[in-house]
Amino acid sequence: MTTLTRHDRYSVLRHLRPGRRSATALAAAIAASTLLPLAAPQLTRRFVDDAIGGAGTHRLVLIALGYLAVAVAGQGARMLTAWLASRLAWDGTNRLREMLAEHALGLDMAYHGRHTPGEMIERVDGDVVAVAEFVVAFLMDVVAGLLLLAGIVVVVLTVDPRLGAVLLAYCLVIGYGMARAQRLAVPSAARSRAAHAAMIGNLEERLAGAEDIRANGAGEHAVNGFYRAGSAWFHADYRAGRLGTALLGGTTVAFAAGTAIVLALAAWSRQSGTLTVGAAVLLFQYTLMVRTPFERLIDQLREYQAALAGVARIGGMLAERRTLPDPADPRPLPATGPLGLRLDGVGFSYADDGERVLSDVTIALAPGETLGLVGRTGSGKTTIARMVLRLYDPTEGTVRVGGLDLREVDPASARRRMCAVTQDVQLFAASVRDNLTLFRPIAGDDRLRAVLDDVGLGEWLAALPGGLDSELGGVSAGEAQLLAFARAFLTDPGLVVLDEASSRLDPATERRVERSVDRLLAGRTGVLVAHRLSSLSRVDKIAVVDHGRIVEYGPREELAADPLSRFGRLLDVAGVRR
Ligand SMILES: Nc1ncnc2c1ncn2[C@@H]1O[C@H](COP(=O)(O)OP(=O)(O)OP(=O)(O)O)[C@@H](O)[C@H]1O
Repeated sequence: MTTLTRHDRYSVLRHLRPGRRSATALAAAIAASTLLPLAAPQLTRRFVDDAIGGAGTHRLVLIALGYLAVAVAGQGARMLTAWLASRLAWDGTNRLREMLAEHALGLDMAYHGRHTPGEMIERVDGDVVAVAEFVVAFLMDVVAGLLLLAGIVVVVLTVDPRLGAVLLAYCLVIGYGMARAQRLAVPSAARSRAAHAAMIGNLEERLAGAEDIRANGAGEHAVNGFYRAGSAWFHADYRAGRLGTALLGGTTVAFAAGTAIVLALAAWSRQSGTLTVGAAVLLFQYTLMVRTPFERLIDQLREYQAALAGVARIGGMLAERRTLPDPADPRPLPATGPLGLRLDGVGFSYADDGERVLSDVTIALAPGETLGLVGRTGSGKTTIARMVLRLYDPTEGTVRVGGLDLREVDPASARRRMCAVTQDVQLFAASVRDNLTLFRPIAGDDRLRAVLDDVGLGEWLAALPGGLDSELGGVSAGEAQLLAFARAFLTDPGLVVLDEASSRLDPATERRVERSVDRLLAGRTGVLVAHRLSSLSRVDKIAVVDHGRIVEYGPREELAADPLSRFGRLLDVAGVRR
């Protein structure tokens, strides 16, 4: 895991910083929610002393009403603080989430290859929420709690300096003791959580493999394993629970002892005449008030560790940099017409010290020419396609499109003029229109209908009750392919990379797909990663890839006619007419 510098931590927390006005409002609300509860015991003291001194009912009722007003206002201030703090956290969370999502989407394919979507969702959602929740709790419990404790000590010091000093000492001892106890409880609670996670993991795995387990008669063993995991969790949880109860008991006794000490001292001062009954009640109330902020503070001490870990993980993701640098002087691709393609001595490996996946790949396509890439699975065809789309930069050699080194090409222009149709078409739970335009306002409805007609989805669209507005439901693999072609037609690219779907389609859909491929490649430069040799009849050139090298390259017709060519033999083996 990345170690987090203060700068990294700042770069995460800076996004949670509120505006000046919200910060002022929040500070005022925190101050009010601290000061108002402090005032309540003063009113009790006045009430008791006045009652003992024989004050009239009118005065006592007034004090009681004052007490009520302070209590209501105090609760109101606390609610306002909670509301302001959570609004602040939501604003900050949304900013942070937005920035993280944008950052993650902009990172290289190499990063996405190393990290699962689940992991990224956990960063962008789980960790961000944990950090934001901690910020709210920090403001509500830590800042407000410390202020309240300080306020109580200061007020008691002014009422009776000796009692104030005792209360201060008592707070310090309790604080230290609770922090120590917390340190004991945290590992034990963590062990219990880990045991629970292990049990769930065990269960998940066994359920996922239920068919194999049953078929092989391993049920008894699986149940035994589950029993052991459950029992480990029970013991860990029992120990954690016992420790928790002991700590709670200890804390309660400590607080009771503190209250007793303060009461005894107050009684003694009362007897020596230095304290009124009202002041003794006031001290008693303040002593009781100490407990809640302490408990909340200690809780936050535990959350602090988790939040810090969240900040570290978010910081680690933010520290990831793109390895595909934006060009210093971006140049646009030719705006219209097919684009020539040239790979010169391209070498590549996915990891810095990893195995070479491509070596010395050299290919040249004139504008409008098409190339079929063939080769065994894992030979490097898809990787070549990725080079052409600049999803990765080559480790050696250059890739040129439209005469320009791809590293110098303006990325926006590359996205406009080049397009990819991949094997796994990503469809969204959205309208047909949004699925075609990918949520961009790039074409009117008439054009969308025309394009769907072109790829042979006209009838399919006509059968949808809501037309282009229909939510995309279950579509077949063939329809998904055709929708992907329609997307490609919409942008009218000059270079198309087509990673042919290997899934089997019914003959009618297959013909529709093939017709669309022909139309898509007509008048465009194309690279076809072919999984079916029959698809190659439409391409001009063939490159046979083996272990990352081009082992045969030339015009398709020449290679097909050559009795000794690898391509020719592949066709023979597959039973495809040369
Ligand atoms: N994202 C990745 N990270 C690391 N290695 C990868 C990655 N993608 C592919 N490889 C490796 O690179 C090599 C070439 O893979 P590639 O996908 O280019 O082959 P392919 O010819 O397209 O295979 P297929 O026909 O199965 O799609 C393989 O050894 C593969 O394991």
